[in-house]
Amino acid sequence: MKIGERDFRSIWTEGDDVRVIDQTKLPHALEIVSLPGLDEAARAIADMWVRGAPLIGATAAYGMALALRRDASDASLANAYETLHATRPTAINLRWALDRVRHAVGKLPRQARAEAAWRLAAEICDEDVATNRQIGENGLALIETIARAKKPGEPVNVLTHCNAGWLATVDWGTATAPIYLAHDRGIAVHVYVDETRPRNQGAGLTAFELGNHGVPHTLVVDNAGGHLMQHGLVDLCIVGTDRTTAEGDVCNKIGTYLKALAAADNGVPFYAALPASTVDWTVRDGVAEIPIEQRGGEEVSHVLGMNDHGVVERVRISPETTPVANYAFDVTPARLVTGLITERGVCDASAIGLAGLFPELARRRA
Ligand SMILES: CSC[C@@H](O)[C@@H](O)C(=O)COP(=O)(O)O
Repeated sequence: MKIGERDFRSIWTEGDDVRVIDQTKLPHALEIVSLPGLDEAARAIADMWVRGAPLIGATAAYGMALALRRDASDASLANAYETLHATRPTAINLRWALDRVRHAVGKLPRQARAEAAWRLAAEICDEDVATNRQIGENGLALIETIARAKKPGEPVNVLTHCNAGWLATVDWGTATAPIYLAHDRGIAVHVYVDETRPRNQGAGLTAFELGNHGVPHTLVVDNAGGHLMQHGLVDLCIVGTDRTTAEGDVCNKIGTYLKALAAADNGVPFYAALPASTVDWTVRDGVAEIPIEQRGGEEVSHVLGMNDHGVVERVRISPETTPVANYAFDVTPARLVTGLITERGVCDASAIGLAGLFPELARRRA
């Protein structure tokens, strides 16, 4: 998608170089960084220069290729897998991409491994773009249905949480793909963007994306969603997910569950948009089984922003001695999810719904 006049993907290659946007600097600065090796790829994921489940997977795939370029031995392959796998615990696309690369290259002679991993990483990126575009088409139908019941020019109001936009994927985003397509096809759409404390992916990334694409949007504090829904200001919620269980529970950025509760109480449809690579077919009960990342307390006790002199500053907002907990994700049980928007269509958030769309994947892991 566009930043200013220039088309971007969130990860790309130039010659032998892997490049990403350092998302910790957005929206205040656009900094592009190279990932020369495994350590930098792992650091980019752990320190959230790149983030969002599909982009974490794509970066990890390139991380494997970079490691194999330096050393294509079995030990290096195993070390790259473990190093990248340890970066972040919740998004299942990480394991999905690592498994895919290890499976594809592990059986090859050493001299063929780096090149094969590089090609596969590129394939994973291209597939992600096509998949998200298809998620967009499938989700667009939901927006169109709501738009038909509106007065001419009245927008469809969508609420989203965190950033499940193109910056969280390779392009298009998952939750944002239907929104971008609706906007591009002349359907009036307006997005309520949750700021998404503590790291403010909504304020810093989703608002940045939507603004660059010209999609009307309004930034709201995380706690505003319930109020907006009570007053009929939200037509539907669309969020992303880091891991969806085989039964349709959705694990996403902390606070998603509260939006789903408010949506259920107010009769607002609540959808999660995801590629099949975000389904963990081995997990049934999301609350009991999905590992929830806990991050450093300084993300909660401090905020980062640009002051009126154009300087980016980090300031403390709590007393120095206040204990802090920082749970990065929560689980929304399937019963609160109206449906799952996937590349193969929209289904119920249930084992039957998912198996109906992805019978071969559901069967393999049953
Ligand atoms: C299409 S991205 C889906 C999710 O990964 C997204 O909603 C999210 O929660 C991202 O969390 P983050 O901690 O920024 O990696």
